[in-house]
Amino acid sequence: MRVAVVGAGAIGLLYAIRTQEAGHEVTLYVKRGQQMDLIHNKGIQLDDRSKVYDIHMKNSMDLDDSFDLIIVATKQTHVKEVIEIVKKNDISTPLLFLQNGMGHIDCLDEMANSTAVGIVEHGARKLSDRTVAHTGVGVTRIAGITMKQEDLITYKEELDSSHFPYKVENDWFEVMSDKLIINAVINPLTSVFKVANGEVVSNPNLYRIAKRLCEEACNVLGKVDVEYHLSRVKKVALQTRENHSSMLEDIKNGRNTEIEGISGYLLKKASYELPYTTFVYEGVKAMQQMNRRGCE
Ligand SMILES: NC(=O)C1=CN([C@@H]2O[C@H](COP(=O)(O)OP(=O)(O)OC[C@H]3O[C@@H](n4cnc5c(N)ncnc54)[C@H](OP(=O)(O)O)[C@@H]3O)[C@@H](O)[C@H]2O)C=CC1
Ligand SMILES: CC(C)(CO)C(=O)C(=O)O
Repeated sequence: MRVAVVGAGAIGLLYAIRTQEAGHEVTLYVKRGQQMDLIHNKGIQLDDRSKVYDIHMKNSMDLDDSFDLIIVATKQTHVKEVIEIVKKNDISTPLLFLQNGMGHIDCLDEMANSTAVGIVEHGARKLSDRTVAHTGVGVTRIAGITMKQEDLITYKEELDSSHFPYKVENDWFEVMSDKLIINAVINPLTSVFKVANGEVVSNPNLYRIAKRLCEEACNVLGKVDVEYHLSRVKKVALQTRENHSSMLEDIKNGRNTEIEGISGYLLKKASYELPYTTFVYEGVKAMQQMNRRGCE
């Protein structure tokens, strides 16, 4: 297949490498000229010592219709930008979106293209503009928004490998909302208190807040078994105990976070007060604002 990967951050670099390894012709679309030159000259790598992959590169403004699949690997905050390019360049290729959170789903439903979401259970940390560490091997669960089940199965068969597996899911809401609960607890809590993921479980006071956040998220999403979801939060926090969540990484690096698509989504969806979610939402927004002020 001819596959375009839009966004050369942690996930974009990882998916570009694994997709090329699976035998596909990959083009990586980036935004910054400096990154384009670096990758053009030195290729991309999983870490500094491993194999170097040469990869076709283009500017994302020049995205075109010559692919079998476009994988969108930007943060949720940049999805609208990519959708604008797809519309402007009259692209009808099917699209797979890999973002955490749910803020982008409404936009996908409205597109003329066939669209699917991917829930990424891998861990990836960007080491430089051309290198990424694959910090945790997991599954990519793909589910159709408007994409037909038979097309999802074809993509799974093409992209799947033993060390980079894909799984087709029947219900996008079920899998995305399960992941959303995890992100709605761990990401803002670790960001507000500036702690590693494990602290959410090992610190009894933070764990009590985590429980409340989990209850609120489950109520909004219509998930009855709160204990089950809390146990999943606990498992992920312990599995990634040494890591900083992507939201905390964004705060530390002065970037905007995905808070709108995570806690913001829950607050918009709820028709009643969510005190704990409101607190962490406002806390993360305040930190973003302070970061911006620091740059002025
Ligand atoms: N990293 C992880 O382990 C996991 C990440 N995810 C999700 O995957 C998504 C991507 O995360 P991650 O890779 O970590 O994020 P990064 O911030 O590392 O990468 C995002 C990349 O998108 C690029 N980008 C933004 N706008 C455009 C555009 N218009 N055209 C081309 N490129 C663009 C950015 O470029 P620039 O640098 O120039 O701004 C950046 O390189 C997020 O939604 C995240 O929540 C899910 C599970 C695990
Ligand atoms: C699962 C978790 C919380 C791992 O850090 C994550 O998805 C993130 O940081 O965005």
